[in-house]
Amino acid sequence: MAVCEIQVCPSDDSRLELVIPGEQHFYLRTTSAAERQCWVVALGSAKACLTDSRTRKEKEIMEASDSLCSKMSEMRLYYDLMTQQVSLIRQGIQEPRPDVQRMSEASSLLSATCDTFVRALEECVHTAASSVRPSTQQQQQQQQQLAPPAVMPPTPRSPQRPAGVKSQARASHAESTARSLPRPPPSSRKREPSNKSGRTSSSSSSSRRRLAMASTRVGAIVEEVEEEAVEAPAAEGASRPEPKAAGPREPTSQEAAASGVAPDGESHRADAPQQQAASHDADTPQQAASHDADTPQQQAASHDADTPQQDASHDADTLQLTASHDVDTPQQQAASHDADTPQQQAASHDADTSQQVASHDADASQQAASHDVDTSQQVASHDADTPQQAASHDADTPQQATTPREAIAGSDVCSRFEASDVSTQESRRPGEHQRDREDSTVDDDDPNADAADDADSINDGHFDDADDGNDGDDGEVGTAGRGEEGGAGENSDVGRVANRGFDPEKLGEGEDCRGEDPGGEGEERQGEDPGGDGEDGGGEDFQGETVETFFGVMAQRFSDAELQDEQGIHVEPFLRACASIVPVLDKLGPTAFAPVKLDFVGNIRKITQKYETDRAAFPTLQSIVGHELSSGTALVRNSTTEALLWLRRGLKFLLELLTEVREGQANLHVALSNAYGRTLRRYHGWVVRGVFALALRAAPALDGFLAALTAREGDPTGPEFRRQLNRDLDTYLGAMRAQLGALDELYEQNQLESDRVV
Ligand SMILES: CCCCCCCCCCCCC/C=C/[C@@H](O)[C@H](CO[C@@H]1O[C@H](CO)[C@@H](O)[C@H](O)[C@H]1O)NC(=O)CCCCCCCCCCCCCCCCC
Repeated sequence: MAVCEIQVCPSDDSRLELVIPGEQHFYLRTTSAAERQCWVVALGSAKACLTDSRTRKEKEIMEASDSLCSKMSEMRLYYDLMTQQVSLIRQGIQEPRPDVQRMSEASSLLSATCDTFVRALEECVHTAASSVRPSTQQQQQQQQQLAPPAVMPPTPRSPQRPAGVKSQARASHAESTARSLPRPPPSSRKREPSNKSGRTSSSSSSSRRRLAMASTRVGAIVEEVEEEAVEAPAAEGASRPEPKAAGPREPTSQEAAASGVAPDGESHRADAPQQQAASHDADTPQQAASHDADTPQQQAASHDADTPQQDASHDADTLQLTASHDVDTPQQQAASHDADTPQQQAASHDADTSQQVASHDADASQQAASHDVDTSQQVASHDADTPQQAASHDADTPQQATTPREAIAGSDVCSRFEASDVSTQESRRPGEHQRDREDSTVDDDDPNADAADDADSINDGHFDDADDGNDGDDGEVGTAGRGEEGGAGENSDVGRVANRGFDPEKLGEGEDCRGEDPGGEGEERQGEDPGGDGEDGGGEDFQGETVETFFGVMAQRFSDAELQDEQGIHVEPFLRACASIVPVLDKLGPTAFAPVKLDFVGNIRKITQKYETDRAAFPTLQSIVGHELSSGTALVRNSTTEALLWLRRGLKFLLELLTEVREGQANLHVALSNAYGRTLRRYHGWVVRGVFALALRAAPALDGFLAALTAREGDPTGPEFRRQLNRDLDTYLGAMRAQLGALDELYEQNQLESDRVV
């Protein structure tokens, strides 16, 4: 009653209306004007009485509460609307011939309603935050009001109506407006006038909340991506629909706002951390390296080529990137950890620079240490000596997903490629390959095991066919195969891959050349080895045991893939080699590097999807690109050619990074910055550069990075490890370089390169 407005009808002296703003509207009719007068007096007195009896404080609380109630009421209205609109869309798509135009309109409507809902929610939060904390009882009431009905009724929940009172319930309003663009009721419009950009005035003040909300959305999207990966049909030869568009979409104003970038892409530029950093950064990467005082951002910015394109061309694209990544979240996700926005975060980082510089190494090692702690469980669960090993082929077994990290790693696209491979191989110790292979052979004979594997691994479901297009000559070695590690003949992994087509489960089956020559190529470059110190197998490394690196146990290496000039790069081994990188990224920081992973894995998936539309027609990457070239789709958004373009860029970054490490760069942040400056940076506008800066902050020091490249958690990273790592890197990087070279050629020849900045 306290919030109820009593209105008499000017044209009808027996009518009056009771309005609970934004919530209910009662139309009352009395038998006569006199009776109406009595009602007005009575109701007015009741209202006045209620009002008067309240203390000021109570009044404030009530007002806030009422305001919340009315907001919540609005939200219920929008919720009803959304339900109806979703229902309309559902109905529409169930029709034999869906009307695309209508569907499109319905989606726009739904989108607008969602926006309005979010706005109302923001206002709600704003009101709640700025008002006195309500009593517990009020809170309970509010929670009840906020909770959506268990089953969404298609029709309004009608209040009980006294005789003679006509109630226009909100849901009937919903019905009547279901087809129109929803607008907040007048009450809320009055309170929260919209600004020019269409956002309410509270929007700017609630950008933090938007970020938080968006970062939650990001998490959901990451999960969705991963769920999709797990849910993807795994049956052999299962026909797949055309890949759904997984790329960026146009942002809504909400999303643009959520990303902290105004739709014009301009307004925040002055705050860009990179710009701040660039203003006092070193001139060259080397300088950045030598000035250990440089922050990661500064180091990153040290590559600032200042090409006009870099700053001028990104605006339009930034928005689009923002759309995909506001949703996909790099900024938001990172932001949700620390500061509220990347800008703020970077700014606060800048402000703290001196401190951070001083403690940089310590921080990094702490990070590395925490990575170690985090991953120890994971690896422990993969340990060959644990019972979990037996279940390592079954990505769904609880044993495999004993830690959240495992759950993440086990559910993503990369794991689709190699869930069983990685878990099996990670758990290997030298000399155990044969045993594993035997196990694997047994599994292969076991239809149940096959089924489990099929369900769990993209390898089996997608790539196990003999018809994989990889029918290279027997024993032929890839350009940069592991010849030096035991020869390239039929006994080498590479030879076998070529012999039998692609089957990672059987990779290395038979005589294994890995590990037989722990000394590597026999011409160990001790003198050159940054990590080598002349000590032979001593120090902290395992005495008398072969030191293995991640490259020795990873599911698939680039050097496992054959590169034949005339044939090109076979899709499966290439993509598997790419996917095999991801577990390291997970080890390094599943959350911090999630945006990177999402992008990287997204591109692997896009190519996989294309490949699976017709494996026979697309044995090589070149054949896919060629097909898109001839169909004129190579340069369209979200083409496979574009996905490969970005995947290739990411790989170039990795190539440069690992080359830096191989060449002895002792500061991983410098290595990262150098690699970034040489590869990705020129394609990134300030927003994505900010993402890189954040990734840089999250990156461990070199020790932590090396620890992630051990074969098993806790393995030493001493001189012997470094020597083996260098040998492995030489092989790996050689193969990678050759394949990237072939891709460069493909893109250059067909003028598929682009300078577009995202
Ligand atoms: C210590 C490890 C630190 C890793 C740090 C990585 C830093 C990379 C920073 C870049 C952030 C990128 C976030 C996403 C950016 C995207 O916006 C951008 C453009 O995306 C593309 O947009 C197209 C539409 O315009 C779309 O169609 C396309 O599909 C989409 O990709 N993407 C990129 O810039 C590509 C970035 C790829 C980065 C991959 C890096 C992989 C490196 C992994 C390093 C881990 C080390 C492991 C060593 C393992 C050894 C075996």
